Amino acid sequence: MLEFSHVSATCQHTKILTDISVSFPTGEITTIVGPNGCGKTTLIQCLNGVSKVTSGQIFLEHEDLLNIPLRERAKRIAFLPQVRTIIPTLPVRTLVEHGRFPHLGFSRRKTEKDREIVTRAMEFTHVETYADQYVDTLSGGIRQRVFFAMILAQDCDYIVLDEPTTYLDFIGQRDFLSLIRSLKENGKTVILILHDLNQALSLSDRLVVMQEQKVVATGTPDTCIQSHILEDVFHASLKQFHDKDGTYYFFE
Ligand SMILES: Nc1ncnc2c1ncn2[C@@H]1O[C@H](COP(=O)(O)OP(=O)(O)OP(=O)(O)O)[C@@H](O)[C@H]1O
Repeated sequence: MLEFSHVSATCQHTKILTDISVSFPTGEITTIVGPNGCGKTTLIQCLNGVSKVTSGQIFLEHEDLLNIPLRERAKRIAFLPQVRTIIPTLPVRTLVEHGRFPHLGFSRRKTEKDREIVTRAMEFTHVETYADQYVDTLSGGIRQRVFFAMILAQDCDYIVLDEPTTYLDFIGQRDFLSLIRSLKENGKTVILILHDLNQALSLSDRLVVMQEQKVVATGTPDTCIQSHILEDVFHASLKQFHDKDGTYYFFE
């Protein structure tokens, strides 16, 4: 369990979040949703030190996360940020190997095990064929898969992805959803920020709903639908369609 307890946080000295308590259960997919600017990114950036926690505590499996050095945290929580404006001019395999950095010793030498984990991450995200190609020459969607591979190579129990479906076409988004489901089947705890509410409802075990820098609801997708909290927060009405394969959601 990853647990925020009465957390207040600033970003570049601006106070943004006040007294947030919310938890992310182990082995589940939890998605944070809410309108632009409601504080989703600021909340999850408390985990990698980009947002500064000014009061409150964060517990990772009951351990005080803020007392764990950032390099040690990176062995336990892999974090893919939202904006990646700087595109590395590196071959794909080299970028994916960066995921192993928190695990390498002083010499930074990679072992056979590190190389195996990198290869597995590239296979899992289907980027092996691009191994020698430079990242800056890839399309946005393939590049996104390479970043996923780097995150998987970090081999953490907790995976946090901020708006990971940006740049992905329909096929890329569908593959992404199945990748996230397989991560869960492999015992990972996944925390996402998604703007696509249909995806959030279909994929998640739990939702954290934010509005105006507050957490206004948490619960299963069904609970959130029944309480109409998503409709209230997004000023939209929800339509649901069912067929033999499942339920589909549309907001309008
Ligand atoms: N460095 C900063 N300095 C000042 N204000 C900031 C800074 N970063 C974010 N904010 C403000 O904090 C609030 C929350 O921003 P945040 O990026 O966490 O929201 P978000 O829910 O992730 O938004 P989006 O959906 O648009 O990505 C916004 O009002 C934003 O303008």
